[in-house]
Amino acid sequence: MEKNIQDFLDKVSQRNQNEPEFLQAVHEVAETIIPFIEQNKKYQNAKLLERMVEPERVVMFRVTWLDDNGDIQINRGYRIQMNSAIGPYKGGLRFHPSVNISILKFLAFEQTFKNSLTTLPMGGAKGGADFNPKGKSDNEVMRFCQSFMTELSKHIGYNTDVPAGDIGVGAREVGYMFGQYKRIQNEFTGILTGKGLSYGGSLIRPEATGYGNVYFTQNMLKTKGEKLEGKTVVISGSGNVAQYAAEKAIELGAKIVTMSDSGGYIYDENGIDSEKLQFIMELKNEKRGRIKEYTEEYNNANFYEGKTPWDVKCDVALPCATQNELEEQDAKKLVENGCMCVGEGANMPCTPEAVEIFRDAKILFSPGKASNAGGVATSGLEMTQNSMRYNWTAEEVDKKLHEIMNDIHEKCVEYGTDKEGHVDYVKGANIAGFVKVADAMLAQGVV
Ligand SMILES: NC(=O)C1=CN([C@@H]2O[C@H](COP(=O)(O)OP(=O)(O)OC[C@H]3O[C@@H](n4cnc5c(N)ncnc54)[C@H](O)[C@@H]3O)[C@@H](O)[C@H]2O)C=CC1
Ligand SMILES: O=C(O)CCC(=O)C(=O)O
Repeated sequence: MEKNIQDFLDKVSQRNQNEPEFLQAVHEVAETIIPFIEQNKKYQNAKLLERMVEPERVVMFRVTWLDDNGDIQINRGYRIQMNSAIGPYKGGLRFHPSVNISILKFLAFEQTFKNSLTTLPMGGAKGGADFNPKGKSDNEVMRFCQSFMTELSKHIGYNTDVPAGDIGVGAREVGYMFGQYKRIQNEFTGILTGKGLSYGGSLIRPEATGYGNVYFTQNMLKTKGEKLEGKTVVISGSGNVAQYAAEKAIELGAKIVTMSDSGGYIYDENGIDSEKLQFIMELKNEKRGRIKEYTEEYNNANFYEGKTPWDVKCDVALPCATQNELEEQDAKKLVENGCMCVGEGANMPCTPEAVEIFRDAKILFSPGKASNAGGVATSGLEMTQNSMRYNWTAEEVDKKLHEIMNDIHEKCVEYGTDKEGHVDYVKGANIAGFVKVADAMLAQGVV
């Protein structure tokens, strides 16, 4: 590794000890951005990357609530406001027992680059709590969300910071938080995105991350004269992103053979068609059940407990569950089995060692900050519709989403193509995301 990169990473590591996920995300960006800064005079001596790894603000707070037994429960809430150079802070809220400062800082850092890639005016943020919605009643989730928003409302605002969903935060949680914000502030504004359609949500926002990932994957395949139709696709996760990635891929003629949750994965050699996907959506979104139950409904399918689906033979892999879910040996297996394309639907699902395997094998690989940007892009479109007090049709939103994903792909190709014509999407996405934020920071002086 170049000395400058190593020196930079050493300093960041010293200042952020015990934050492995954050350091992992910074490492991947520094490797491509520091050489780019060295080649571009206007970005030198401004300490741009040094500033970008330091959150503008970190808020951490106590969230107390009463469970159904009347017992007091205590959780920890956070909001990381990472960078507001190009617009109000924007990024999701995650409710999961693993949530901590390191995970949220990695997500907020990635979000800054991702939001810039969308071309919309949104800064980067992320937040959440170490609260586990699994196994909680609707009333418990509501009381938690109300307590969480009572504090968060002091730090966000329509022109300051607009949160949304992420793992463990879907339509139900967004609804409860919106209701509490409105009650406290006595104003009806688009303070959250991912809202229900009856109170300011955008059509296609629930679908957008998964659909966008598939549109981006289509674009990557196109560079090799390939298309999704007829391809065997392995998907991890069975939440929002995984469900709609599956829906769009099925519509485009692909065969989906796996989906998963934290308990393991199901393999259906006949393919998960639209009807079976509907079963999964109901199982996950309404019954809040486990993916294992798929095999009780469809007997030909198998469940692999405690396993991830990466040893299943496929043409395309879409990791859509969580960070670091696809490791070095998984990447080797995918390449060995002839997988030609990996489109990250989750944030940082592939470990650095896995990414190295894909890059060395020169298969198509897109980082989440590019291929899953459709979700936040459509959140940006939701903000626009809220400002206009107007709603676009599903076709209009989907068309805009499609155009944005095409533009992001083009930008990655522009900044990531090497002399032999191979596209390094990691490099392309990092540089394209960096340029807009860096230009805005330079223009705004030393802040
Ligand atoms: N919802 C959105 O619009 C966006 C989400 N993302 C990312 O996509 C990923 C999935 O998020 P959503 O689908 O929204 O969340 P979700 O809560 O709807 O689903 C999460 C899925 O991941 C699985 N999962 C969680 N932890 C796991 C673990 N340790 N091992 C295996 N599976 C695990 C869950 O069982 C579930 O299937 C996350 O990385 C998130 O940050 C990225 C961009 C936007
Ligand atoms: O829609 C949003 O504002 C945030 C989406 C998000 O959290 C993400 O892109 O990881």
